[in-house]
Amino acid sequence: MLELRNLSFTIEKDGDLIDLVHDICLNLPRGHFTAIVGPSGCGKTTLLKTIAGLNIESAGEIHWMGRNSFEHGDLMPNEFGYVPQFSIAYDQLTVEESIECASRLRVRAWGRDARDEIIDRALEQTGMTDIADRRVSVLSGGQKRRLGLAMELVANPPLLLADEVTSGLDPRSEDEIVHRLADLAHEQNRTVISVTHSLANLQLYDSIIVLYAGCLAYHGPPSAMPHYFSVDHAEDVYPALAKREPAQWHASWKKHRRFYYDKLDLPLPLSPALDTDHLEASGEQTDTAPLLEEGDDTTALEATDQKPTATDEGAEKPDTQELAQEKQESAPSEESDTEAALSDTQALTCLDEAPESDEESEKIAKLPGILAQFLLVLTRRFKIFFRDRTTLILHAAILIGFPLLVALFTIEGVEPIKKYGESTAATGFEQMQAEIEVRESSLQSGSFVSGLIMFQVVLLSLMGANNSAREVAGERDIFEKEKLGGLRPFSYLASKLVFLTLLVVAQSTWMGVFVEYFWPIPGNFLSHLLMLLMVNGAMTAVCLGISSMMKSADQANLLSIYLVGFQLPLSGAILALPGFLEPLVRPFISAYWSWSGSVMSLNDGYRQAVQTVSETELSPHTLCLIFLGIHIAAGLTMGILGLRKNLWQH
Ligand SMILES: Nc1ncnc2c1ncn2[C@@H]1O[C@H](COP(=O)(O)OP(=O)(O)OP(=O)(O)O)[C@@H](O)[C@H]1O
Repeated sequence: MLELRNLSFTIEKDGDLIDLVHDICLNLPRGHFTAIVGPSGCGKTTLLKTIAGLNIESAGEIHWMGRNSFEHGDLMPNEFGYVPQFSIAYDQLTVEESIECASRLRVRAWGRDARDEIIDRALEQTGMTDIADRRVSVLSGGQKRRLGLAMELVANPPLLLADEVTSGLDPRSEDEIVHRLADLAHEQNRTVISVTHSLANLQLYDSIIVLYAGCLAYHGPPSAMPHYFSVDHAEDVYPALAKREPAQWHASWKKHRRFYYDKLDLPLPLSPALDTDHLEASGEQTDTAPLLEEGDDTTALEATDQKPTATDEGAEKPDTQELAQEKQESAPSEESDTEAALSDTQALTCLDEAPESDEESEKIAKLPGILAQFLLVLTRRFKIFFRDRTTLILHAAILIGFPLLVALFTIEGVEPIKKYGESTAATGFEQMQAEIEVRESSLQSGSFVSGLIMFQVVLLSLMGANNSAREVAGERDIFEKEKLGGLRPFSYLASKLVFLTLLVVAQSTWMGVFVEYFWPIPGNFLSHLLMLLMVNGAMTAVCLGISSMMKSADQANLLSIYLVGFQLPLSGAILALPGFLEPLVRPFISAYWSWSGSVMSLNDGYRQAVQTVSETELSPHTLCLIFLGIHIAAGLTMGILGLRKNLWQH
């Protein structure tokens, strides 16, 4: 049983507290299929998110299988499935691959057969077997919603929350999805809550929850709903709602709900907000017995067999037998369905014991370990990378183009450098002559060497930003959904690190080696290469941190571009910074530390030539490494903090 007791979610707006969900009390048994309906903006999604534990500041109690989630923690990832409004699959994967990924992220299974069994069942339950090989990018809206459903069903959750899975669908697709949801509830003893705008197919639901401005206006059988609102058809309920204040509907529902709960064959929800002394005095049990509230005149109503309406007492004679029969027909047999719930999936997969509950203990699928999740996300990342042609071409163009650009600049500037280098090999008069020539061009050489190194550094910084600015922000919705389903942020971050490290190593090494071919660096090549790796790594890590912190990919991109844009002017390599600014800014400029460290790797003569043209002081090689290391660590810290944040957007 899912029980909501005085559930509220309040936000502060312009100094006022606003209840987006207000004091909701309701009970939903296993095997029950319910719809949440109500005008746009009335809090349907907010209620669903609050049940899922996404609105952590909520008040009241959620009891699931007798366990109070506010005392014992939120529902566990595999205890419920949440199908959001947005697509939770990657366009580059196929339907089957998406379901397999979801299954590997959420369920431990021994052997290929067990895994195939889970995938095949999810495909079958959602009617997607025939399009298993199809890419997500070409699926229709309805197919994407069914895929979202399939990706939740892999964990065989006893509670399924579906947010507008029928919106925007044609009547036939809508009808099909609602039937499937009903089957998932009735045939497998699941509690299914579906938020919907549509008032079609209401007869397929066991009960309807009507919300109005965050208040519960009705929860009862679909056939009794028009009567309760004193209208002829379900479609007329929304206009009727507007005729009274939400608080009036709330009070009215509290007054009459027992009658409708009886029709649903459900106990009234407990209400911890009420005074228990009063209950004890009235002889009612305070633990499990349905609670009579002030104003509840259900005894009288039952005696007269009257079905109360919200507008009240002049109710027509109700057809309670019809309601009772409906319920009997649609209600699942508890025992047989419990057995059905222990389906093959559970027999084949590892099961976790949910915390002891008063009602019953539930077997739920066990989450895979951190390493298994890491390997899955990493493999998936590479698959997506190699299938995304546009990104692949962009990366290849940058990888080849940027070093080529640097190499082009070496053609003209390399001569004075050569002379400078040759001067150390010559002897006697020739040496003197060469040195005079080189000294004459030392200014030119210094600026060339400094410029060439800074050019490499800035281009690698740009590559770093390009590597990671969208890496998390671009798929945040999917990550948030997978986090809700049990993906550990650490596994996700680790997969990003491995993927991005490979990019950084490939880009930096290729840049260093390619340019070295045209202009062998006069100094320690490996030390220079290390600086190139570190600056690319630092910028990649910092932009990954930004990407994890930002709500949208555009924000992350913009901030990363600004960050790279400021590297060159604030490095001091072109123009020295004003004295007061230097100590404030320098610690944060990766390009300065990489440039300075690379210049320190040069032979003495070249280093001096750079010092001649630059007023900016160089720092020791080791200090440069330390600062770049700190930048990488800071980026990763931002990354883990950002991933832990709840950035659920919808
Ligand atoms: N975290 C939040 N902070 C501020 N306002 C919020 C928050 N979450 C929801 N809202 C607001 O609460 C109201 C209810 O939103 P919700 O998405 O639950 O409505 P809904 O009934 O699902 O609407 P629709 O049918 O249009 O999808 C809206 O006005 C929305 O802007």
